[in-house]
Amino acid sequence: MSYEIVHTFGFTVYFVFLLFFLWISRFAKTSAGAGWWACSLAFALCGRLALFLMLPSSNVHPAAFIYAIFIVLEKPFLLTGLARFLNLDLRERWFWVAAAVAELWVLLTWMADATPLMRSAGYTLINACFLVYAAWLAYHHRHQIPGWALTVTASASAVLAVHWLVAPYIIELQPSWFRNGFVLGTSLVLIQYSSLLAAILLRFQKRLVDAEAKALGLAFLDPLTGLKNKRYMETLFDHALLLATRPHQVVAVFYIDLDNFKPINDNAGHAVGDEVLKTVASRLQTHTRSTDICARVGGDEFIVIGTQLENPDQAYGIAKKLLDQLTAEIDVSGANYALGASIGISLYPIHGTKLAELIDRADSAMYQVKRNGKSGYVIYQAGEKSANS
Ligand SMILES: Nc1nc2c(ncn2[C@@H]2O[C@H](COP(=O)(O)OP(=O)(O)OP(=O)(O)O)[C@@H](O)[C@H]2O)c(=O)[nH]1
Repeated sequence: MSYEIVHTFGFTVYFVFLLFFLWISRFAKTSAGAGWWACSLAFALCGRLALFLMLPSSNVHPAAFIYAIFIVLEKPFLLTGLARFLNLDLRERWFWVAAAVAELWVLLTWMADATPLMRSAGYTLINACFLVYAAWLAYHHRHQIPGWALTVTASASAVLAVHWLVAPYIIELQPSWFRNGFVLGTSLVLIQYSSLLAAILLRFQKRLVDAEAKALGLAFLDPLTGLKNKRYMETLFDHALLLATRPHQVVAVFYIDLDNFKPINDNAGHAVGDEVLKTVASRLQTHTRSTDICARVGGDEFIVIGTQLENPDQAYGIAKKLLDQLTAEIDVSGANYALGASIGISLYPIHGTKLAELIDRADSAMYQVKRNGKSGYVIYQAGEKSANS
């Protein structure tokens, strides 16, 4: 590829990347590093433009001087961006001190009319150190999302560091290599910034996916136990009815209120109470079918909806199984806790066709169990009154 094409392609892509980084820097929480990388790209762009515009009309020294001034400024911005992106607490002031030393070198060797090798040796060494450090940082933190992009950044930075170190000597020995070196350098810088852009976009994507999962969890699940919440249970119930289409098929609603849960909270503390509730939830889920619905509807109140039952008697079997599970001792940090459970049952379509109606009747049956001395189960009988009525 010709030198001019690489130049034109190079600074066009630099410019597009610069706009991307500037745009990303406007997104709160995802922008870490993006604004700094937009600045580093702006300096790299200016350096390359200076070389491209000045080389044909002036001799190589003024063009190389302006190029060096800009390209030295690129690196501290690049490193600061990386530190911010990786959320590292670094002594960033040393980046600027090193950059100031490199700029001083460029200025003094220019004023002293030093040889080209002497002029470049100082600042290319500092640039190479910057790049080795960037490579180490990116590689060391490659376990962060997104790992592969950081590994590519680390590799491109390491190869660029070698490029900066050896290029002045190769050019000294073989001046015609200047153009090849420029093409190689441009390609490596493009790989470096592409991987940084990929890193920032992949992290942005992860944030969106995580936020969506969290929002869905909050909307549909009980945060403590991970069971369905009441709203989600209602949606799933409509779906369960669609499946209960065979003749004689019933759907059972079990209203479960734990017995003697308050003393656990009062004596062992709220945290232990929470663990007990989580164990209850896990036992309910483990001992019901995957098509059944388990929801937490109050502090120590749960609803299980048994779907696709062949006959009402099956509901007794399920209630017994659940009661056995809930009355088995619960171990929290080596201490055992005993609970009871009062379970009221209502059946679709015998006791109602709407969920609210079925819950109300199961609740009445549950209070019947409480009134009869707790820890048991009973199916709703017409005429029973709920505790609220
Ligand atoms: N640890 C914990 N406790 C909760 C939570 N939500 C509600 N509670 C407590 O659960 C208890 C429920 O009260 P009750 O139903 O009267 O307790 P109980 O001892 O089971 O009473 P009976 O049903 O009459 O046997 C209250 O003390 C609430 O403070 C929670 O998320 N975590």
